[in-house]
Amino acid sequence: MTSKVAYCIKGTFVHATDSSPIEILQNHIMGVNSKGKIEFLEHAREQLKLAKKWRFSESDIRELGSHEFCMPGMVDTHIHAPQYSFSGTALDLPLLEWLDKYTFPTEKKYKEVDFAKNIYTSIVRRTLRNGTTTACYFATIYTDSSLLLAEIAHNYGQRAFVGKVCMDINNFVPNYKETTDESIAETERFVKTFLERKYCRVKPIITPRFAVSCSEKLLQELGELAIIHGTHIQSHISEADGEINLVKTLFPNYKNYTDVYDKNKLLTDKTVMAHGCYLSDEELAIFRERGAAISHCPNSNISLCSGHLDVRKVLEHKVKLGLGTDVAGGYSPSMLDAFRRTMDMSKVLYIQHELGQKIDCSSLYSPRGNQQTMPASKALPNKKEKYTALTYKEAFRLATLGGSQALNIDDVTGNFQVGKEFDAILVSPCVPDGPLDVFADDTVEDIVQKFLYLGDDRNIKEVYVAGKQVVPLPNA
Ligand SMILES: O=c1[nH]c(=O)c2nc[nH]c2[nH]1
Ligand SMILES: [Zn+2]
Repeated sequence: MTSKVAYCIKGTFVHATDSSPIEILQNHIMGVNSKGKIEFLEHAREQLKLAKKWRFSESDIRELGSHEFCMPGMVDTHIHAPQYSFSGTALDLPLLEWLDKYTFPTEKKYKEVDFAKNIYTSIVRRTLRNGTTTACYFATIYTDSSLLLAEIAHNYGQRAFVGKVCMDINNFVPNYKETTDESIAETERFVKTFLERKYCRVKPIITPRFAVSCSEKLLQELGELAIIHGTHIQSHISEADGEINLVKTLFPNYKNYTDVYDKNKLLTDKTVMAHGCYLSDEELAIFRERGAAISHCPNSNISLCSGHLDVRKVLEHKVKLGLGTDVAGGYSPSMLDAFRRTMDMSKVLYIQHELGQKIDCSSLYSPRGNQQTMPASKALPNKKEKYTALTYKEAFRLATLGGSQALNIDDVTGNFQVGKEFDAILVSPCVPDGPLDVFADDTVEDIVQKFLYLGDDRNIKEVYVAGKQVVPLPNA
């Protein structure tokens, strides 16, 4: 082709927009230009016109197979790369004990760059294969191995933020902490070295671990560094009650947990805070004002018995929200799992609100076996207010566009709007011995929903970041 269009794809495209949580575009053609950006996305009835305008011929079009579709790559807004080595284990303790017993001793091993290389390569490969086109990573306190994670993500073509973790307080695991001065100096070295490497799609992110492991001076200096370098910021907030009580003790002069970050200039429109389970309305209002985002990590919240985030409340406060796997508090590196846990958690909240308080349980198991069905609004005449569980479409939007908004990169990625970079997965629902079945009367929407609930990496045939194919992966 001699046109601006590098390649065309014809078939079904599924994405979220601001006005619609899922838009399904059947029989469409997308043109991707040589910069990896979406040049056009139009109905195939316009094919002749498009071919003339963009100077491509029929043989230049890649036609998707039956039931196949493209959807935006998923955005993991919170994941700890070094913790991947123990994911799927060590989920028997609450947060603070879990950090001391499993997490800090593991992260300490990443001082060795060779040790880090193996696991960092595995997590980048694993997440890409599962359709994560953007990942926002925590690394460890070690600058050199954290830079290596950035290099690996870049080499595999993943879009990523990578943070060298900062912590000058840790009373439990000897040597897994820095002095305040070291933490600041090493963060500066990390950011400067990183930026000199001029990766297009991998960026540094300032990463105070959480208020519990950072002195006030460190938080202050990191806030300043983020301003100086214009970088993103990530941390944890209001995840579990033990942590929140500790923050109250450690920072008695602040109004609340949010205030600790806010007063130290760490709450900006480039900030993403993981969890936020116990944030008050007042704190959510500050998030909204600052344009700061929350990463919802339901697998982790359940696995560590931390709490739950009321996603509906966050959305009503118009706070930016994405989903995160939070490996390894969350045991799965797949964003499809984050989607599913988001749905489960929302339905648990629905059950608590709508059924738990008011229902007369005797009617559920009456002698005649009459079953109460959802929604139970008629059975709850005294109910004060209705709680609306998330729809699967809303959770799809959070896993894609929502994540890109949370990371403030929605001008570049997150959906198939013309002009954005083509970050996408090609889903093939019918693969031999695959995890789901498609039947004759399934609609396209049914098939998309089946993939979201039942699919896995066997269905993710190809992955693209900025127009470049990154899955299938090169051999390790
Ligand atoms: O889920 C979590 N994982 C962590 O590694 C961590 N550190 C502080 N707070 C945390 N929460
Ligand atoms: Zn985390």
